[in-house]
Formats: sequence, C-alpha cells, structure tokens
Amino acid sequence: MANLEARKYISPNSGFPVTLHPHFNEKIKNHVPPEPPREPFTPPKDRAFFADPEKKALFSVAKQVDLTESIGTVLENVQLSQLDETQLDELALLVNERGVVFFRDQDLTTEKQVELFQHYGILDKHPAQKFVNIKGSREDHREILSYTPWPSGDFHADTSFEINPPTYSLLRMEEHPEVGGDTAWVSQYGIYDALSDAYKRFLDGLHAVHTSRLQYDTILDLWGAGPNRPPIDTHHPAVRTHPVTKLKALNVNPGFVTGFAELKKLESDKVLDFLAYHIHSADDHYVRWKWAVGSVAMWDNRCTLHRVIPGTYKGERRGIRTTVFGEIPYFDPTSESRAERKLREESQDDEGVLVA
Ligand SMILES: O=C(O)CCC(=O)C(=O)O
Ligand SMILES: [Fe+2]
Repeated sequence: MANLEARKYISPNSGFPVTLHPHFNEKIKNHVPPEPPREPFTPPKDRAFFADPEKKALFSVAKQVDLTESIGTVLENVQLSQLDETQLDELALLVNERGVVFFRDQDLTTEKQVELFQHYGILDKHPAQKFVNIKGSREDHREILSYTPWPSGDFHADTSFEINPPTYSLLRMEEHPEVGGDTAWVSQYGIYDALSDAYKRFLDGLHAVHTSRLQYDTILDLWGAGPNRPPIDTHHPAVRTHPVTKLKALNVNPGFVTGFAELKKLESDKVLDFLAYHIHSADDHYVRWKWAVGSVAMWDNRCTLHRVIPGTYKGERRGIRTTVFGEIPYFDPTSESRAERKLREESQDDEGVLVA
C-alpha cells in the first residue's frame, strides 16, 4: 500500500475518491504481463476419486470433530506431514464433503507443503503473485470498495475466473496475531439449498461472468507488483455439479462475479445484490476459524467461499497458500442438491426399516 496517495483521484462530481480508468492510468496501460493467458486443459484425475468412502486409513489416526452441521471439520491427532498417499486421498474426499478441514500445531514447512500439495494436481502460480501466496490482509471489503473496483475483502472462491479454476487450497499460518484475522467459509452446497425452488430453477441454467480485471487493475494501481497474466473474463455455470460428490453448488461469489451472461444489466445487478446478501447472511452454512501459528486449513473452492474477517489486529499475519487447478466447471441438470440427497437417503432408510 506504499503508493496509496498516488492513486487517489477525487471525483469533481461526487467528491468521492475514484480509480483512474485503465486507459488513462499509466501503470495499468503500460503493464505487459510476462506470461500468456492459460489455455483450457484436462487436469489429472481428482485424488478424491481414489478414496475409500469410509476413509478408514485416515480415521485410523485422526479424530473428526465437526464444527457445524453444514461445513467445517477439525482433524485432531494428526500431522499432515506424516500422511501417506491413501490418507491424503481420503482427506481430499473429506474436504469435498465438509468444504473445509482444519488442523492445529502442524510441523509442515513450505517445502513439504508444496510437495504434499503436488499430490493433488498442478500447482497454480497465482496470476498476480509468486509460486506460493503470502497473505496479510487487513482489508475491509466495505472500506476498500470506496477506492477500488475490486472487493478484495469479500467472499470468493480462489481465482474463480480461471478457465480451470482451483479445486483445493491449503493455507498455513506462519505468523499470526493473538486476536483478529479470522477467516470465514460458507458452504455453496448449503447456500444453494437455502434458496426457494423457484429461484433454484432460475439460477440453474445461468452462467456467471467471473472476471480478474478488477483484481488486475487494483493490483497494478495500488499494490505495485505486476500481474503475471493478462486479465480474463470467464463464463461458468451459476450452479455447478461437483464432480466427486455429484452435488449441486452455487457458483457465484461477490469477489469475482460481475454479472450473468443471459441477463440484462439491471436484472443481473439485482440478482448479484440478492446473492451477496444471501451469502453474507448464511449463518447456518458458515464457519469461522480462529488461527494460531501452525494452524492449517484445506478447502474445496468448488463448494465453498471464504474471506478474511476485517479488523485492525496488532502484529504480523503471514500465511502460505498452495492451490491446484481443477476441471472446467460443468452443470448436470440431473444432479441433486445436498438436501435432496439427504431426503432421498432418509426415505430409502425408512423403506429399509419397513422391509426389515
Ligand atoms: O488470509 C486468509 O485468511 C485467506 C486469504 C485468502 O483469501 C486466500 O488465501 O485465499
Ligand atoms: Fe482466497
């Protein structure tokens, strides 16, 4: 934020600070990204497909403590650095099902974290940063909206604008304040189920426009470090089918989605407004995690959103994030939602009881 002053431009009409249009902003206009855009590709098969559904190898050592009904599990008695490939596959499946899985007091180093995460696929070199991400966010999405177009402190799925957006992310805290800097996740399975049937049917066929443009401009304008790849707009299904669980998940996030391809602008804005409200008020599909040095979270970007809770904490906050590219999102209209599956399974159980 060193050059915060340099980008301040007060609108003569409103009196509010505004970001210069890219065309007139020398830093944005003159930036030549060192890498070309990424081409679509077929990633290696998701490791969760190889897992024993009962996860016996993982649960032979780890104790599962669920934090809420909908999302979030702590695994106790386990060091990630000690897990073998079978257990890592089972962990992937658990992350697909629970959205985010947490660990305390881990002895992982950055080197080991990178090695471990390569088991899950091809590591994303973030379009804006180096090989792994260093995080230290104090941003309030409400505050930052007043001077940049990118709501960087808001709920998002990591780099959801990619053609092959990430499956898994793992964040490990190396430095952390005693209080503040918590991260929150919401379940996109749960958020979808919380909609009315009519609204679900409306969203089912739509495509959300995910963009990196606002992030791209903001990084160049405010942060100085140049994005590695050109900005991209990608249309992804507004509701996607999770390839492993086969469940429907909402695939819209306020951090990167700017509209819907099939809607008119005003319609689109209202739907986005409503969904932002829906996501922010989802306390039954929400989990908030208090970090400490050595804590780790691994999440599935296909069925969760997350954001750092804003605040003015004391001291440093530094984490290392590794992320792998996933499949191109798709929507299968015959797939079921999590609540529908639960109902179906319960009715099957009831029939089982009757037959017995
Ligand atoms: O710093 C955090 O808690 C999360 C930041 C974030 O969005 C990420 O690492 O993907
Ligand atoms: Fe993130």
